[in-house]
Amino acid sequence: MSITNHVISTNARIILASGSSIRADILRGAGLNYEVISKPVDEAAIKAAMLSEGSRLRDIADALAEAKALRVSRQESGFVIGADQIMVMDGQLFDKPPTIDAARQRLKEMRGKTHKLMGAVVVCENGVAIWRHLAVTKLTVRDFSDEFLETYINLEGEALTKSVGAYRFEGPGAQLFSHVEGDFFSILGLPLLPLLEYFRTRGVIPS
Ligand SMILES: Nc1nc2c(ncn2[C@@H]2O[C@H](COP(=O)(O)OP(=O)(O)OP(=O)(O)O)[C@@H](O)[C@H]2O)c(=O)[nH]1
Repeated sequence: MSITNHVISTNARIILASGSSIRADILRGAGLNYEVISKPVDEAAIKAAMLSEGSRLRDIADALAEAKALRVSRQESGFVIGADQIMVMDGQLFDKPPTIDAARQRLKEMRGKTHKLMGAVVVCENGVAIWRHLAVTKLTVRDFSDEFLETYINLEGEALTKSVGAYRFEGPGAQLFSHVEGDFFSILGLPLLPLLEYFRTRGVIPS
């Protein structure tokens, strides 16, 4: 993504509690002045506990986003943004692929099917969750050839292990899809437009 550095005045401290570079790129590209402070959260434990209780997958994404934001908001002032994204296909939850080969297998599984991305974003202030949003996007992967898949994997490499869907929708990854329903930024991992609207209601960014 080509990112400009034109900052639109921001009247409060904004912290992105995420190690995701694309989330930072999205905020910077939108002209927000922010800091990144990401602290570890035991996502696997939260996920496992909620799955064992039969929680809805969307509630798991929300809980993880809140946990990430709270972890930082308890120690830092300002508006702290936490986010989490879950991929769901055939009723099964998927995490980021650990290796390029796992990404290859995942993409082959996704070929010709539709999956959902459940993207949660939570804003915390002074250790309290004050706003939340969930964006569900639906993406239909075309029946691409093995040759295309290898070309794509060679282009993207390790980047595929940093994305829950084993693809990057921006760039050549767009060639994987025949149809999507939902918002570009939400697919990349941050439901930006509802977040900006919230910041405008709080006077953090100009209306
Ligand atoms: N570049 C890119 N990243 C994507 C895309 N779809 C999902 N992702 C990323 O996949 C990751 C989903 O994993 P999460 O657990 O939500 O976040 P993370 O990367 O572990 O970062 P934390 O917020 O620190 O937990 C996020 O970084 C998303 O931005 C995409 O199309 N393009």
